[in-house]
Amino acid sequence: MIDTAQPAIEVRGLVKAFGDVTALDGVDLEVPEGSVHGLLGPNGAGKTTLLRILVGLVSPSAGTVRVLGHDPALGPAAREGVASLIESPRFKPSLSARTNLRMLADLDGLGAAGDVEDALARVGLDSRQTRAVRHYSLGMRQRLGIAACLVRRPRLLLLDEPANGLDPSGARDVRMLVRELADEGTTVLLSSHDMAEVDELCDSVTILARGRVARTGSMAGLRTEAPVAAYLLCTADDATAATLAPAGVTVERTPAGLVVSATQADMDAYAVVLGRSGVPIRTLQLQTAPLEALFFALTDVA
Ligand SMILES: Nc1ncnc2c1ncn2[C@@H]1O[C@H](COP(=O)(O)OP(=O)(O)OP(=O)(O)O)[C@@H](O)[C@H]1O
Repeated sequence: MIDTAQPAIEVRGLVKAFGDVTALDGVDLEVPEGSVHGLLGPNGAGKTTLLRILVGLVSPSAGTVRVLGHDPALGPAAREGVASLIESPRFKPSLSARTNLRMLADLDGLGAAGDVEDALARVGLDSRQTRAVRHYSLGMRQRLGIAACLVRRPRLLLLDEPANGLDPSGARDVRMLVRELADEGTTVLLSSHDMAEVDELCDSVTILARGRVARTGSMAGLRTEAPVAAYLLCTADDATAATLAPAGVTVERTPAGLVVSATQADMDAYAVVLGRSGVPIRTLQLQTAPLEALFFALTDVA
C-alpha cells in the first residue's frame, strides 16, 4: 500500500567524501510521491553521486537517506519498487533486446510478472526483431535501458541525464516517455545539465553546485525568480526603434543591433509598438533564456 504522506525520497544532511574531494556537503532533498523532480547542476556538482547513494551503489559518509521509506544501503529488498538508469546500461551485446530483458527479468526473479513485451512497446522498440544489441544506436540503447527499468514496474524511477548524447528526436522521445510515466503516477527523479529539459518535464527542482543545494523548490516558484530575458533585436531603423521602448523595456544600441532586456510580456508589447509605428522587425533572437540565466547565477558558472 502506498503511503501518500511519506515522500518517495527523503534525504537529510547527506555528506559524501571521496578522499579529500567532498562530492556532497550537507544535502537535503525531499521528493513527494507522484512528482517529477529535477536534479540540476554543472559538471562535478554531485548529481550522479547522489543518485548512486539513492540506489545503494555508494554509501554516504554522513546523513540519512530514505527511499520509498527504506534505507537503500540495506540491500535489494530495501530497494523494491525502485528502478534506475544511472550508468550506461550493460546488456549482452550478442543477444536481442527481448532476450536481454527476459534475462534481466529472470535475474530479478520477476518471471512472468516482468512484462518484457509491454516494456519494449512502451519505449518504441520492436520486440519481434532479433538484431543483436551491439548493432543498436546510442538512442536505442538508452531506450532499452529505460525498458529494463519498466520491466520492474517501478514506483520510483531514477534517471541520470536520460537524454544525454541523444539526437534531438531521440531526446524528445525520452522526454515524452518520462512525461507519460509521470502522468501514470510514477515518481521520477532525473538529473540534467539542461534547464530547458528540467523546465519542460519537472514539477520541482533541486539545483546543486559543488555538492551543496543552491536552490530547491517548485518550477513555478523558480520561474518567478528568473531575471528578465535578453534579446538581440534588429529592425529596419534601430535609432527610431530605440526611442519607442515602452516602460519596463531597457534598450541598448550596439553594432550588432539592439540589446533588449524585457519580460516576455513587455517584449511582446514592444514588438506591437514597433509594428504600429512602421518600424519592421528583421530579426529577434533570445540571447539568454531567463531560467538559464538564473541557473548560471545560482551555480556561478560564467
Ligand atoms: N568514485 C569516485 N572517486 C573519487 N571522486 C569521485 C568519485 N565519484 C565522484 N567523484 C567526485 O565527486 C564530485 C562529484 O561528481 P559527480 O559525478 O557526482 O558529479 P555530477 O554532478 O554527476 O557531474 P557530471 O554532470 O559531470 O556527471 C566530482 O568532483 C567527482 O570527481
